Amino acid sequence: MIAIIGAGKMGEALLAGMLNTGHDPADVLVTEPREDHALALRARYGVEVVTADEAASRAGTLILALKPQDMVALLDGIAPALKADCLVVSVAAGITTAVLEKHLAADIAVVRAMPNTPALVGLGMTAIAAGRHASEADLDRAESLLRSVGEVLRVPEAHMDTVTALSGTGPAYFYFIAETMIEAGVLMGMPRTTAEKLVTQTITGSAAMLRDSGEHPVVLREAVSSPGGTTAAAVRELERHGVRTAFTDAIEAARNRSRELSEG
Ligand SMILES: NC(=O)C1=CN([C@@H]2O[C@H](COP(=O)(O)OP(=O)(O)OC[C@H]3O[C@@H](n4cnc5c(N)ncnc54)[C@H](O)[C@@H]3O)[C@@H](O)[C@H]2O)C=CC1
Ligand SMILES: O=C(O)[C@@H]1CCC=N1
Repeated sequence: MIAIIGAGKMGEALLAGMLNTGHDPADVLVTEPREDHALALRARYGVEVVTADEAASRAGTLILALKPQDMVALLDGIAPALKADCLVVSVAAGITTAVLEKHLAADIAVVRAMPNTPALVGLGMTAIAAGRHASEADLDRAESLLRSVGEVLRVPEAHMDTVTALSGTGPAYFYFIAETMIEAGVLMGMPRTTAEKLVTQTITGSAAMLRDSGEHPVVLREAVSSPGGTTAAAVRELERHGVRTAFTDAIEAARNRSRELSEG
């Protein structure tokens, strides 16, 4: 039995992704304190909604998808109910395996995971790192569960805050760029629906080329840049406005915030 505690944006994306790829709703429990949302989840996915204690006592695999700030109180609450052989997978930004082990049980198997919301459409990117008592078999179990919603990479836990800044937070950077490009089209008088179509397909096609061509992004960008042309003019403006530095600083700020979240 798999239980998900906290079915907000990320927990629901994992739930929907898992069910879309063949998991049986009868094998999934959900804990969600917002009553109306809990009812909607039951109606939408056919899963059983239970208390956190019940989820902990019945789950073979427990996925924790509540906010980092709510995590310690939840861990302390469920610790006595948890099965000794339960695998605990936390997707919370910044919460280390040491914190999970300290508040659950010293010898519990925990895996720290960082997914992203494209899990909802089966194109998620998740990185995982093992706690002190998670065996290779536990990592395999976490990986096969998360592979149902996209790709999975194993990383040393020391990289998890950077993972959070790159792939966990990453979809927001692309939505920010998409939003900005659409508004620029509208500013220049284009109908919004036309701008949305042009931008969405451009981002989708560019992402597919990046994934499938094996080329470095600089090479792909050079192929768009005709001598004396429009792309070179646009890129000069991006550099003049420090967009490269702004992105680097933004990613570093996300990494630093992830580190802070483990401090409570
Ligand atoms: N949103 C994203 O793109 C990603 C989020 N995460 C992580 O996922 C976790 C959840 O983030 P979001 O889904 O964005 O937040 P959210 O606020 O949408 O979801 C949190 C959910 O937890 C529920 N909750 C609160 N207290 C609870 C409790 N005591 N027991 C059970 N459920 C409780 C809330 O009602 C809510 O539905 C965070 O730890 C975040 O770091 C990780 C990767 C990506
Ligand atoms: O914004 C956040 O804190 C979460 C973690 C990664 C993406 N969203």
